[in-house]
Amino acid sequence: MTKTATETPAIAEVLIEALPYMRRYRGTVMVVKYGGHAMGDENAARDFARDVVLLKQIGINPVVVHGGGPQIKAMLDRLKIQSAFIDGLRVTDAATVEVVEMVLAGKINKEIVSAIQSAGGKAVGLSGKDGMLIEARKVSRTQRDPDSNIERVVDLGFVGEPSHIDRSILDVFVGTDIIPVIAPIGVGVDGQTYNINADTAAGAIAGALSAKKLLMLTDVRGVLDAGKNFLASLTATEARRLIADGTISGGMIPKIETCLAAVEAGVEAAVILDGRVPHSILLELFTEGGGGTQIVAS
Ligand SMILES: Nc1ncnc2c1ncn2[C@@H]1O[C@H](COP(=O)(O)OP(=O)(O)O)[C@@H](O)[C@H]1O
Ligand SMILES: CC(=O)N[C@@H](CCC(=O)OP(=O)(O)O)C(=O)O
Repeated sequence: MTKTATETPAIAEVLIEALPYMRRYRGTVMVVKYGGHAMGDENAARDFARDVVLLKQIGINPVVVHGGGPQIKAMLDRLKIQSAFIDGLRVTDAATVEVVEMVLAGKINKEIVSAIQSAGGKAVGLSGKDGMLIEARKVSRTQRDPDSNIERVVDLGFVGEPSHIDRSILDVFVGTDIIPVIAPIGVGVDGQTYNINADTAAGAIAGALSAKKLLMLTDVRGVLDAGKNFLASLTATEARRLIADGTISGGMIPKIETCLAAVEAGVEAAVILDGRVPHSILLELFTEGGGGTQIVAS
């Protein structure tokens, strides 16, 4: 059926809605954290790659930082290496850090590079070791013993946190057609390899690059309250309350802490969104309602 002159095709409306956002974001850096849970589905992975390529095509500079928690678990299971988490961080001994580096910097990093290239883009995979992009130090955590109420230091092994990001390694790609894809492996000043939570790495990179936005792609619609209702925005105070009462738990804790730190470091907005939704990045950036939970400093 032919359209009348007064009928605006839906596709044109979508493009018109996107136009002011495209103009606003042109030339900026967007850090996209691609979580291991979000990358499970083949179609979603292809859509993710297309979205990232589209951003680059319209003059935005996407920087991808990926996780791979479930994929690390699968490999550790195959190798019969036990693994435990404390506050969303994998306790990482010498054998585990070797597997973590192989899975993240090897298999997953190259899969994402290939997916971006299959979608028509050009990508370069890096780990935080390359060019000393992510200098890391050992994380130290304390835990209160519920019986004695005594606080103890917990040794997480080779779990690191970024102590310095060398942004010059990433500045090289700004304004070029190359999309950097970063595995969250850090290196200590003594050369030690560290396993860094991918959210933490993405936040540190977003802060160092003064990114316009930090997008955290995961496998839930966003942050949910105690009644499982979706929260469109979340302040630091509310987040702390929900963490303290156990509503926010596991891997969501470092995700939110990262978003808060990034916003405090000058990133304009940090958003937790559902990477399983087709084209979630485009919907978040170029439509009125966005889609995920925006974390707000307060
Ligand atoms: N309040 C909450 N709202 C939403 N998700 C939560 C909440 N508390 C804990 N989670 C959990 O956090 C998970 C996301 O973190 P994580 O498993 O580390 O994902 P990723 O691999 O994408 O980084 C969700 O799948 C969910 O099970
Ligand atoms: C210290 C620590 O926990 N590191 C993570 C690194 C991968 C990651 O963060 O992956 P997701 O984003 O998919 O959760 C791990 O070993 O699982």
